[in-house]
Order: sequence, then C-alpha cells, then structure tokens
Amino acid sequence: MSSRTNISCLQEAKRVAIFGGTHGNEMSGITLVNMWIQNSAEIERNGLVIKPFISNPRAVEKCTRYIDTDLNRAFTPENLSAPDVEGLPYEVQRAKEMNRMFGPKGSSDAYDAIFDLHNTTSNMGSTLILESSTDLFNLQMVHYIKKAMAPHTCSVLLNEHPQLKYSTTRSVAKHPIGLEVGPQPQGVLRSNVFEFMRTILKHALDFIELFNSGVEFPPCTVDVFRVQERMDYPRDTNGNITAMVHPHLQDCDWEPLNRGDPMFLTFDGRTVLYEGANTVYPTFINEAAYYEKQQAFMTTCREILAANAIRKACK
Ligand SMILES: CC(=O)N[C@@H](CC(=O)O)C(=O)O
Ligand SMILES: [Zn+2]
Repeated sequence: MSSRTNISCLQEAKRVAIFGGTHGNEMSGITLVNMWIQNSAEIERNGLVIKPFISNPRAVEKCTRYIDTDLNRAFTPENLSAPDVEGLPYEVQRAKEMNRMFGPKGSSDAYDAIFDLHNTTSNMGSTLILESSTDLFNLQMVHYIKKAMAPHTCSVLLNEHPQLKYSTTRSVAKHPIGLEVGPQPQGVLRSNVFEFMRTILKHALDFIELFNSGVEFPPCTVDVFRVQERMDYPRDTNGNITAMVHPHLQDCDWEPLNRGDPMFLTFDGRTVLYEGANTVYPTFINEAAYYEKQQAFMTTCREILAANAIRKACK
C-alpha cells in the first residue's frame, strides 16, 4: 500500500481571526489583541489574512464578563437567525454582527480558523479547547503546539458533550480553537499567563503558515481530556452554597480524582468525598465565572485521539 493512501487533503486556511475580550474581564487576551490591533507585525504570516478583534467591547470597557448575557453561549442557531429587532440583549446583537463578519456559521464563507483567547481563575495552566474529535486540522495543530510548548505542558480539553457543549463565539469558524490560560484573577494581568498565551498563538500561526506552504504533517495522536460532567457545589434547600472546594482538590486541575478523595469542605467543617466509580480528571476547579453557572468544577476522562496525516489540497 502506498504511503499516500491515508493522507487527508484539506483546504488551505487563509482567513484567521483572533478574538480577545469575548469575556470583558479576562485581561491577557484583551491586552494581546489590543496590542496587535495597534501593531500586527508579530502575528503576520505569509499568505494569511489575520484579524485581531475585540469581541465584546462594551464588556471590556466595564471590565465585566458580559453586559446582558454570556457572549460565549450566544451563537445558537436561534439567536443567529433572529430578526434584527430593537431591544435584543447586547450580546445577541453582537453575535449576529460577528456572524455576519466572520461567518455565517456552518457556511463555506466562514473564516477558516478562529482563536478565542480566555483566562481562567483555575490552575489549569495552558489549555487548548476543541469542540470536535474529528477535525483533523485542529488535531494536527494542537499536536504541533503541544510539541512546540514542551517542556511546558499544554493540555487539551475536548467538549463534545451532547448537553454540556455550548454555542461559542469561535464556533462561527470552520476550525474553532479556544485558548484558556490560568490561573489569573478576573480584571488582572499576570505576565506569566500573558506570555504563555502569546507563545501558544505564535506556534498556532506558524503551524497554519507551514500547512499553507504545502508541508505534510504525518499521522499523530493527541492526549485529550474529554468533558464528562459538571459538578455543582453542595447547597441547602434554599439553593445556597454550603461548602467550598476542598483544599486537597483546590488547584489540582488535571490531577486524578478517585472514589473516596476529598471534594468539598462544608462551612461547618465536614469533608464531602467523591463517590463516582471511575477516576476522573477535574478541571475549571473553582472558576470564578462558573458560580453563576452552578459549577464548582468539571470532570473529564482521558482519551487518546488519532489523526491522519494531512496536507493542503491541490487545487
Ligand atoms: C472561564 C471561561 O470563560 N471559560 C470559557 C471556556 C470556553 O471558552 O469554552 C467559557 O466558559 O466560555
Ligand atoms: Zn472566558
């Protein structure tokens, strides 16, 4: 069998957007994107159109996650097809506007790749977020980035969960990639987090430039953490939180949580144990933005995805 048999030929990626300020209090992406809007030399690549863009300028101005509703949940088919009437929530208007600029979502006119820059208050380190296990272009790209970032770890979170997947800002692109770097408090810029995000993006753009130049990427595997379940805080009958993330779990993102391990510490000093049968890998532990979403952390399971070799399709 010829070695060419398993090469997937994919379309060139010509138009790329970099979103910062999808959440107006996540300062690394906001600062990087504003910097690149001023001077784009650092993100320019041969044959690529790259658009740095502030997704939610009103939220950025107020340094708040959103004005009316979470922009990173707003790119639903219902919202995107809603008529342009007065009085729509600001983020729904903005989603429709961005869908016209970078989409339409799901169409051949959509941008090829969108990098959406986020920060977390959790101790997740550098994380790439994927929405599909079958997007070969993205799998090859995250493989390239992980290798380039070594010896630093870059984790991959895969959210394909039928109920827990949400309609992200980046989802208007053919290849949506989230960057999630932490820990960084909301409204705060930390130089280490800023520099990690900047370096990941550099490698990502290098990958796209190489791909477009005709380089072939051999088959690879990618270790991912697949979203499994959302875990809420313990609550009383009125719905008020009655416990904190246990000190043994706090900051232990991506580390195994086994049956019988401490999970929460109630205000009156009781330890609540994890009772699931299988080992899971928690992430987004004690993320500030998720209190309103009734989520203390998310469980994931480890999985190894395989990707075909890829190269640019000949026209
Ligand atoms: C802390 C935070 O904002 N995380 C992002 C994750 C993502 O982009 O998928 C969000 O919930 O929208
Ligand atoms: Zn965010």
